[in-house]
Amino acid sequence: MPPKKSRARSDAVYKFPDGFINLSVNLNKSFFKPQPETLIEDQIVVIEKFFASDLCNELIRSFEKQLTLETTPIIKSKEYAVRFNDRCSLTDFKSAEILWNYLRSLLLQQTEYEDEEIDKIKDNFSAACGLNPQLRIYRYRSGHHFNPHYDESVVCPLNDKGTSKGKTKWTLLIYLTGDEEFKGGGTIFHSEMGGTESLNIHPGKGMALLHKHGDDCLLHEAELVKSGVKWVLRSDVAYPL
Ligand SMILES: O=C(O)CCC(=O)C(=O)O
Ligand SMILES: [Fe+2]
Repeated sequence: MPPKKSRARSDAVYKFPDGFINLSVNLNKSFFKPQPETLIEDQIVVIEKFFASDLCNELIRSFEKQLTLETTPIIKSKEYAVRFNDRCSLTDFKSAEILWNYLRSLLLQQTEYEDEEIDKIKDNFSAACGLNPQLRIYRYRSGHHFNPHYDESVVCPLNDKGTSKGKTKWTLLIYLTGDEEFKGGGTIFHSEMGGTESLNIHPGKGMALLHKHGDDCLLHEAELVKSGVKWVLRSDVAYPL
């Protein structure tokens, strides 16, 4: 039987650049430690400059060189959010672990002073056990968007032997472009009260955003990109079953 044709998957071949593999090593050598900040308590946490600009550019170059991104069609169905962008999915346990170790050390970092906000973030993430190894790469070009939707919680394997599993509770988005690199393209969170208030987050380059998903997910969308290119690396934070 011929091998199954995979859709925009490049599991075996893609190799993350050294700057990514050495994230934690480089953090230990650096004076600069990116700081988590709460935008909505128990719902949205951001970390500015989570990835340095050079790493973002290195990642984008390597994605462009090594991956085939598939343009998703607009799905006109009640079941699916209407999404239109270029995407690719990789299952990579080792890279998910590298990214988790780095993210975890920033979320749970020691502070010299007492801070309720930081303590709340620690409460939310101290029990987490890893990242979903399904890493998704999105490229939104001009006209691309992702209509309002909720992200689901899923059960995912945490090692390649399948002996450890986790349940995802937070979405992780890392914006590899930001600031002036694209117009439009904010991640918009809508108020649950049915009100008109919404929060439009235009990311800084390299920013990470965590938002709670599953039953507690806020309705959110990716605003249409008007110009430039928005690149995102996505995973999910998993907890013991
Ligand atoms: O690209 C964005 O700004 C949002 C992406 C998103 O909502 C998702 O991956 O579920
Ligand atoms: Fe989403």
